[in-house]
Amino acid sequence: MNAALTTTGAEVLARGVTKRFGVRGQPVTVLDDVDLRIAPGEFVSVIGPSGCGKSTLLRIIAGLLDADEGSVAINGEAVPQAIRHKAMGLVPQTPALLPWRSVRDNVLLPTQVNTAANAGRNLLDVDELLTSFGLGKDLRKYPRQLSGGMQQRVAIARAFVFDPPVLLMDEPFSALDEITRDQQRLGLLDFWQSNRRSVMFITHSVPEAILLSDRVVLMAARPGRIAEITEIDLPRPRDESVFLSPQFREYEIRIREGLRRVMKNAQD
Ligand SMILES: Nc1ncnc2c1ncn2[C@@H]1O[C@H](COP(=O)(O)OP(=O)(O)OP(=O)(O)O)[C@@H](O)[C@H]1O
Repeated sequence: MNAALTTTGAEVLARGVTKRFGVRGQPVTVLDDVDLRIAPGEFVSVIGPSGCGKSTLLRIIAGLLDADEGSVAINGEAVPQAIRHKAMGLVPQTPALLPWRSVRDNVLLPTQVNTAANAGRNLLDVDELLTSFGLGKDLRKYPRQLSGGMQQRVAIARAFVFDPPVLLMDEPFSALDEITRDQQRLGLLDFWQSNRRSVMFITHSVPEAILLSDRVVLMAARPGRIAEITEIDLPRPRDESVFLSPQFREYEIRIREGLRRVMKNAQD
């Protein structure tokens, strides 16, 4: 498949993003002058030690937090406008489904708020979408009737339903066991490869980042900043066979070394 033909992502451009939090009355710089560009249809993973500011950066891009300095634009639009136009879908670490709504109704929810922004856009067919996530038989079930992995798939489907050009995912598989996690990441890879959007994906897993990404951004801590960026030049479409390629192993070694370096520097 020529993935470029189906690309309809938007550019995400963060410039000079700086964020401070007050800790015991003292401002602590959590992000320092961070520049990040995600090209339309690009899958970018962000990896880095705990507390280096990955979620803070994602939350600023999502409009859940304001930066103290710098700017974020989504296809040239400021974040509040991009939100109004439903340009971004967010997948949190935990599924956060409404327990009183069925699977189908949870996924429909984003289409039922701010309906003006739905005008003229391609709302994905919920039943088809859930079927493509392996949940075709579970449309009428309630979250309590699903496993953790199934609930997280519902949360991902919910972010895709209004077909946003940008997807922001904050460790979406971190709460899952390893086997379920493997299935979920391959499912996401498949879905994304046939439906390419711009993705910012936070993870602590080096293999997951390499499998999924066009680029892996390594952040360093205190203050949070971008330490290095690795282009993942593995052919697409990819599947689990990439784990066996010598090139994959080289990327893994390089990124793990980078992680060790930034962790060591933080201790010095
Ligand atoms: N609302 C807040 N008030 C004060 N400090 C905060 C707040 N939110 C985050 N922090 C601090 O900012 C730093 C970065 O947090 P953040 O959650 O962005 O890191 P992270 O890289 O996503 O970490 P992890 O990998 O553990 O999820 C941490 O030191 C955290 O304690």
